[in-house]
Amino acid sequence: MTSPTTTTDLADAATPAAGPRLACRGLAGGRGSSAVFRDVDLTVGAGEVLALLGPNGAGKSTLLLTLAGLLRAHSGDIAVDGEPLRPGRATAANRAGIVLVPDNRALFTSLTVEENLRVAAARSGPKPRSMLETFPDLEKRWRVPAGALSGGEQQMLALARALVQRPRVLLVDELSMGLAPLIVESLFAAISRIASGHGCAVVIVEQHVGLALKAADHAAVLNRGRIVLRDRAAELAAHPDRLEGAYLGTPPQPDHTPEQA
Ligand SMILES: Nc1ncnc2c1ncn2[C@@H]1O[C@H](COP(=O)(O)OP(=O)(O)OP(=O)(O)O)[C@@H](O)[C@H]1O
Repeated sequence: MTSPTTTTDLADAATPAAGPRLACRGLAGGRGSSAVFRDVDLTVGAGEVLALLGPNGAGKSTLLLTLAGLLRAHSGDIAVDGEPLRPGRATAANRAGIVLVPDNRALFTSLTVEENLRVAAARSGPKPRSMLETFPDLEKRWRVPAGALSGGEQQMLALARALVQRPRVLLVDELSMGLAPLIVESLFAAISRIASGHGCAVVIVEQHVGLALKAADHAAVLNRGRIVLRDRAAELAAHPDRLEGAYLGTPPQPDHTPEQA
């Protein structure tokens, strides 16, 4: 058996820069030449979780794909620990430490849990079995093909597969899609542990607003391709009227100036 790896081993060896771990400024992007989002400024620190919220079709997934280099930004900059990324290069983004868990999880369904993790593991990164510290439920499914796992187990595996790549920035699209509420709660708890224990900046796109705000430090609402509200998650959880206004496209009140997330 491989020797267990501690959470400290999993944390990125590189000391986080004084600035944000992930930053984008004036980012605009879309599908091909058609614009989906614009003027997006976001920062996420090491160990922080940002919930990216908003109505269907607002552009959240497109923004994540752009941050991951899978779509080319139309304009603006993305930086990890202050290092600018070359636009539209998924390999460069991944090398810089950006890892995306897409909404379809994109697992190799005929490979076992162990094999999915082995295929993804970074050479100098954590060992696949060390993922059992964060996701102990995967132990009994270790040699089961990913396609035979429950939805919750598949999402755990998708997160574990991201973690063996030693992310500095973890992007998670629709964590809760198709999952039972209890499982979703445990996955959100895992997200909080991942951010604090592994020191990565986490961005989660989520429809389950209440749970997302509980797990997040900050939240931003994207509506029709623009960030219309940004504040501490606890502040927004305490003022659902502000969130409703942002979803409906109502302009923020003067005493509710968005705080930089
Ligand atoms: N593969 C695609 N090709 C072309 N346009 C797309 C594609 N996927 C999404 N779009 C369009 O891009 C816009 C933004 O979609 P996106 O999926 O980013 O929004 P979203 O906020 O993630 O919404 P949802 O929560 O419904 O996934 C929408 O107008 C959508 O129709």
